[in-house]
Formats: sequence, C-alpha cells, structure tokens
Amino acid sequence: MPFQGANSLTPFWINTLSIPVITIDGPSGAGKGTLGLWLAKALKFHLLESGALYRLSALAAQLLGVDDSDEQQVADISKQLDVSFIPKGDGVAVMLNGQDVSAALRQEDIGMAASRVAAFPSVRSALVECQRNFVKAPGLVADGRDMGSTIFPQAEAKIFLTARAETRADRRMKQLEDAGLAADYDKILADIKARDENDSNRSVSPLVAAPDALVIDSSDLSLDEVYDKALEYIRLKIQLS
Ligand SMILES: Nc1ncnc2c1ncn2[C@@H]1O[C@H](COP(=O)(O)OP(=O)(O)OP(=O)(O)O)[C@@H](O)[C@H]1O
Ligand SMILES: Nc1ccn([C@@H]2O[C@H](COP(=O)(O)O)[C@@H](O)[C@H]2O)c(=O)n1
Repeated sequence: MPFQGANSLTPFWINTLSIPVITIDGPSGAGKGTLGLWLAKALKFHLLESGALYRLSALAAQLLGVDDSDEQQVADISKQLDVSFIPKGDGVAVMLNGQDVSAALRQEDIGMAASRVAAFPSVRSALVECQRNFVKAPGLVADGRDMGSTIFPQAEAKIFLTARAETRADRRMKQLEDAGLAADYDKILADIKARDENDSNRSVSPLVAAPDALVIDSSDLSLDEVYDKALEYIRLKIQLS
C-alpha cells in the first residue's frame, strides 16, 4: 500500500519507501562498477554510477574552460548538467549535451579532477537531488563513495567493497592493457593512493563504510566470488521476486 502521509516536507526516502535500494561504496578500482552492473542486470534494477556525475562536472568544466578550483562555477555547472545514461552493449553510454563522452570520462586525469571537485560542499549539494531521482521501481543499485552513508541512508542493503591499493593498481593496468592503452604501473598506483587520500580525508561525505554496511575485501576474491557474497547478503536483506 502506498505511504499515505507523504508531502514535500517528508524526507525523500519516505516517498520511495517501497522501492529497494542497494548501495556499493568503496575506493577506486575495488570493483564497485562491475559488481553494480552485474547486480543491476541480474535483478533488473536501475543503476546509478554516481562517480560519473563528478567526472561529468569536471569534464564539463574543462570543456567550458572553467578552472576546476573555482567551487562556485563548478557547482553552477553541476546543477545544470544535461546528462543521460543510455544502455549500450554490455554497459552504459554517458551522454553530455547529447554527445557520448564515455571514453573521455574514464581517463585518469578526469578521475583526479573529479576527486578535486568532489571535495567542494556546494558541488556535492548540487548533485544530491539528481542522484536521489534515480530511485525508481523495481529498485536501484547505486555505486560511489557516500551512497550508503549520505545519499541513501535508508538503503536496505549496503556493501562496502575494498581491496589493497596494489591489487587495484594491477587491475587498472590490466584493464588499460586489454583496451590497448598505454599504462604506467607506478603512476597508476600513485594516482590510486592520491585519490584514496583525497576521498577519505575531505570534510564532506568522505569515503567511509556506513556502520550498517557489509564490508567485502576483494583483494583475494574473483569477481564471481564477490558477486556470490554480495547476492547472498542482499537476499537476506531484500525480498527478491
Ligand atoms: N575481484 C576482482 N578480480 C579481478 N578483477 C577485478 C575484480 N574486481 C574488479 N576487477 C577489475 O578491476 C577493474 C576495475 O573494476 P571497476 O571499474 O569495477 O572498479 P570501480 O571500483 O568501479 O572503480 P572506479 O571507482 O575507479 O570506477 C575492472 O577491469 C574489473 O574487471
Ligand atoms: N559518490 C561519489 C562518487 C564519486 N566521487 C568522486 O568522484 C571520483 C570519481 O569516481 P569514480 O567512482 O568514477 O572513480 C572519485 O574519486 C571521488 O572523488 C565521490 O566523491 N562520491
């Protein structure tokens, strides 16, 4: 039965009370995106890759010639992002102003710029509503850094997926080599550690496991093993049809 007493002052999650949300947070390269995609496909849930929104803010600022240290201008850009996510092949194409920017978005310099703009409180606030609007029946899988702690505190199932920095750098190397791109292990590892440091120590919504999250360390687990553990936990938390 729909909730009867909701109005515009009601916390947002009351209006979406019957829609299950699964959050996956963790550091860069832990496997959040892959696990999120697998779960969303298997459960036929919607998918939010929240990192894409911070990457888009950084990319849009770069395309407009705006310095990414200018918090106010980047926040204005974040509020007005014209973004859509279109299913494409095995994944999702990210469109900015109608253009497919998926490849540009994955570049490591955009990841680093995203990490810088993500530390600005007004940029984070600008993206909150957009992220919460992803909650739609039959359910949502959301991955990022603060999904379980800040954006969806009401989520039924919260996973914190982590792995050793060196393991994550190995995986990123392989990912780049498989895509035929040049990769420098020392630089990748340094960037991963710098991003961990930025994301964990910022004043707003730092990278942290929500107290009620299941922590999975994927360092010595295959993707299949991570998926099985996650699904076993989700089945305990959410009634799946
Ligand atoms: N448990 C695992 N075993 C082997 N490879 C893995 C594992 N988890 C992830 N990978 C691989 O590591 C790479 C990075 O994974 P993925 O993009 O899912 O990480 P992420 O946490 O979403 O990173 P980011 O936050 O930077 O987007 C991918 O090539 C993926 O296939
Ligand atoms: N909920 C989130 C998601 C991401 N960020 C920041 O964006 C950067 C890029 O994220 P990816 O997941 O695409 O690698 C990331 O380093 C974070 O700084 C965030 O702050 N909150």
